[in-house]
Amino acid sequence: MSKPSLITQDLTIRFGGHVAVNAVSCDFRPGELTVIVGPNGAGKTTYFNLISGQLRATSGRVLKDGTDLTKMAPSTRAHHGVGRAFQLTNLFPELSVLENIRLAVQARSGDGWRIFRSARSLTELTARAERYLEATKLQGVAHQAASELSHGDQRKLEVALLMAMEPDIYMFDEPTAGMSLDHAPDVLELIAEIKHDTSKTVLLVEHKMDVVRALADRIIVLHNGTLLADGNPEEVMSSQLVKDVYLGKGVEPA
Ligand SMILES: Nc1ncnc2c1ncn2[C@@H]1O[C@H](COP(=O)(O)OP(=O)(O)OP(=O)(O)O)[C@@H](O)[C@H]1O
Repeated sequence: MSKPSLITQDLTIRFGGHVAVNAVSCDFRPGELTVIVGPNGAGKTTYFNLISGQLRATSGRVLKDGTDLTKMAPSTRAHHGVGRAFQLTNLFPELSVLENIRLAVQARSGDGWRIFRSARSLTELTARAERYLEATKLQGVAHQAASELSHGDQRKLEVALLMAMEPDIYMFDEPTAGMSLDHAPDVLELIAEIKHDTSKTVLLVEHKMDVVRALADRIIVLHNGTLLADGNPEEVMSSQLVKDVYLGKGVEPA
């Protein structure tokens, strides 16, 4: 088994007297797509926020390839390879889809936001941007302003920008939420392709059970901020404890 790329150790956050994530310890490995499930208010998004840095832990640690990220800002975590779609503050609504992707490629290539250095590098950056444009099936809207995209295409652009940043850890929080049925399969296909790259670790928060079944290599279940179950999809979904939680039988946290 490969070494974990991402580890949370006793990760905890309190909001006043309420413990929203309670000592969650989990290892995530390259080549594995883990879906995080749990009833509303279980702590899934809060756990994501603790990993990507939108929230700081009350206690516990987040490690990426052995580096302690716990006290780092979201942008620093992104530089360390933790990629989350809505972290994309580098979206320029007035610029075209292709220009947005090219700027993300440029940021990743170490040129920062500096003006293109030469015509040759511009051509190279454009060629790389076009690969992500194709991968996300956005060629048809390449020259449209990002602000004019449909909701579905905007979500695809988020994935394209995320891919252009070449993170090691991909984090998706309900990636097909609010998306029409004709767009959702494209995004799910993209996530499936990312998961086939064995150097990438994918974390997904998802409510839709058909999406969970289609993509999950592993499922973890949060309940009242606590890790209730962790295992392969069949095992977890057939567990009585998990069924009880979803049927609302008021299970005590483990
Ligand atoms: N900033 C905050 N301040 C106070 N309480 C918060 C804050 N953020 C989250 N919580 C609480 O933490 C708990 C977990 O919320 P979270 O949004 O992580 O759950 P979730 O599993 O993602 O739920 P859902 O599936 O409904 O999105 C909830 O009780 C929520 O009210």
